[in-house]
Amino acid sequence: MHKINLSKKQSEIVNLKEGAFLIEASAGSGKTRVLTERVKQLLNHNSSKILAITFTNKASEELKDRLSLDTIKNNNVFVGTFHSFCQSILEARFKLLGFQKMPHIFEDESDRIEIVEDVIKSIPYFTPLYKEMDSKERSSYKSRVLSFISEVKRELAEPEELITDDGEEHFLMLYNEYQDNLRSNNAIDFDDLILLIYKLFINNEAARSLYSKAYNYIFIDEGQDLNKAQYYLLKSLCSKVINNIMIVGDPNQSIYGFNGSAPKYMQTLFVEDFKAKKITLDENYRCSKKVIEAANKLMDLNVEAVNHVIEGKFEIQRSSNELDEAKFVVSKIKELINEKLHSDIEGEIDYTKIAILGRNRFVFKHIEEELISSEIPYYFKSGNNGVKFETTFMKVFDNYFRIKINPSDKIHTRKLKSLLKIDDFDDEYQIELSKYSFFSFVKNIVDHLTGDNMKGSIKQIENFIKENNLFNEEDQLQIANEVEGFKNLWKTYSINNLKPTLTGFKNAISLGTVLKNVKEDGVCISTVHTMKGQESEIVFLIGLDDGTFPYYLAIEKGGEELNQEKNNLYVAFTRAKRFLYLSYPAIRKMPWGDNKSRSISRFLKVFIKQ
Ligand SMILES: Nc1ncnc2c1ncn2[C@@H]1O[C@H](COP(=O)(O)OP(=O)(O)OP(=O)(O)O)[C@@H](O)[C@H]1O
Repeated sequence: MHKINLSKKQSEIVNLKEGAFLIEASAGSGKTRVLTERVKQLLNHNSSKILAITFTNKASEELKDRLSLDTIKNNNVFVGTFHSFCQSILEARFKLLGFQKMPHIFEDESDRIEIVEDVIKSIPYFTPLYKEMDSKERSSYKSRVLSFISEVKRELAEPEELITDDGEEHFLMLYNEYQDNLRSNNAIDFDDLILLIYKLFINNEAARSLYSKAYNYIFIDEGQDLNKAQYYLLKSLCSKVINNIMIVGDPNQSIYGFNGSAPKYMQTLFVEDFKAKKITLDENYRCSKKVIEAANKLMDLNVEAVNHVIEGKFEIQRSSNELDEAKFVVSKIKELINEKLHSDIEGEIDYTKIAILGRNRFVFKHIEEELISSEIPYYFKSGNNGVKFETTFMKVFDNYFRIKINPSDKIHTRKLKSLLKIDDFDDEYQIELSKYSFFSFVKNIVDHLTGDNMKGSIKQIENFIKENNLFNEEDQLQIANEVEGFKNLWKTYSINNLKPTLTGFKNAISLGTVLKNVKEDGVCISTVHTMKGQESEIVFLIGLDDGTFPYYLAIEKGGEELNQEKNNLYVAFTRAKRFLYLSYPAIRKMPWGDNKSRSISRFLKVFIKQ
């Protein structure tokens, strides 16, 4: 990467002395850059002990990369998400929180839904209520319960405080049972991670003080995405001992309101509690003139372009339907690739300089088909939480692996029993009769698995898949791909951990801290949420019909929820460095089959000449 000269204002921030600072700045103004440079500089001082919290694992990896940081060897710095930070503390202190063994993270929503279902069925009060519901009502009820539970934890609330509607008072019972059930599985969920460490800090002065002394500088990226539990965790950690905190963020990019995040934590609470000095940055280094003008118009902002000379492109395309929209995008991509060079774009235009973004994954259906038929390489950018196996072989392996490292895990025990159609994994006769004969092989491998023989065991699995005639060619290929993925995860994990353990490995997978090694080759397809913090030379933003973006539910709710949709659109616009193409279909096929005519997103009306 070529060396970038920081602007005067950016340099001032990098060189700030001690204290609490809020860097409130617009998209592309160099927030992440400034944060990185400051961390880099502080690391050169031997006495600096740094905690840098990013919002995603991807951002952590990027920060480590930019800092050329070997975090295992460097005890003076921790770069990670709130979850991975809390996870590392939990690994060392779980006994103080009442666990006999390190708890496992149930990252998969379907596992948590299953617990909710068990809980509902275990309380007689709910039996008649649940019986009356059809399957759709049941699943929406379970989701409501789960979001209630999550909200209690995120808002550091007592369940009673969040009961608003009639009938919800029974959620209290469900909440308590759900927690007991998780415990009996020796498991926790994502929200528990933050809550547990927050509780540790406020209830155990000695433990808190140990961690407060471990750092003298704290950095938080994407501060607009802080939620209540995260903010108070930060506050309890600092506890008047750590005064050097820098939060960087952009309130206009607040898009996680549905998770309880709000800019008020950085803008109001942080400023008041820490007497933080606010500094703003409002020049955009990323985008071309046309893209900045569009983003300014969308949000009614006045951000200045630094790249005055780069004109760029901003265009809106109305297509007759989704298929035509996909054809438009693909033909434009071909046109750009054929053009090869453009004065606005550095280097040759190739597929890796192009991203296709949408609010939801469902808008990409036709695009994918068109890309395939035109033989254009593409990949989906992934959010990286957990790993889901598709093949039965790896599902059996994964479930048995989980049970082996966490014998209290009743959820996956049940799942595996139902998959194999047996009820005792140690009964040889039953194993013989199990639905999948490869189970005895998997069992033997997993029963003897340790951190030390992991590599050899994976090799044995690879040979088994290759040499066994249980699988057809197609299956063999798919299983081999998944085994390869698993192998890469272990490789990354074991390189980055001085004492690799199977439990540590599983939890790292659940948290997404060992990234799947997805080859990012070709055109990038991504939701806007996943693309946050990143950029691409050329961006196609598709599915901009009202009801899709903004989403119809947000339109119904209005207020802050609709506002967040606009912020999301702003995030999408500002991912584009040079060219931004927007599109929407005039007719969309709805999930139930009929065609509906659609109008342009309400947010884009400002661009249409009346
Ligand atoms: N002083 C500078 N000179 C040249 N380029 C810069 C400068 N500062 C930042 N950039 C570039 O501008 C782009 C945006 O920077 P960065 O990602 O740090 O911004 P950000 O404020 O974190 O963006 P966002 O909030 O939109 O994700 C990057 O490509 C970065 O390398």
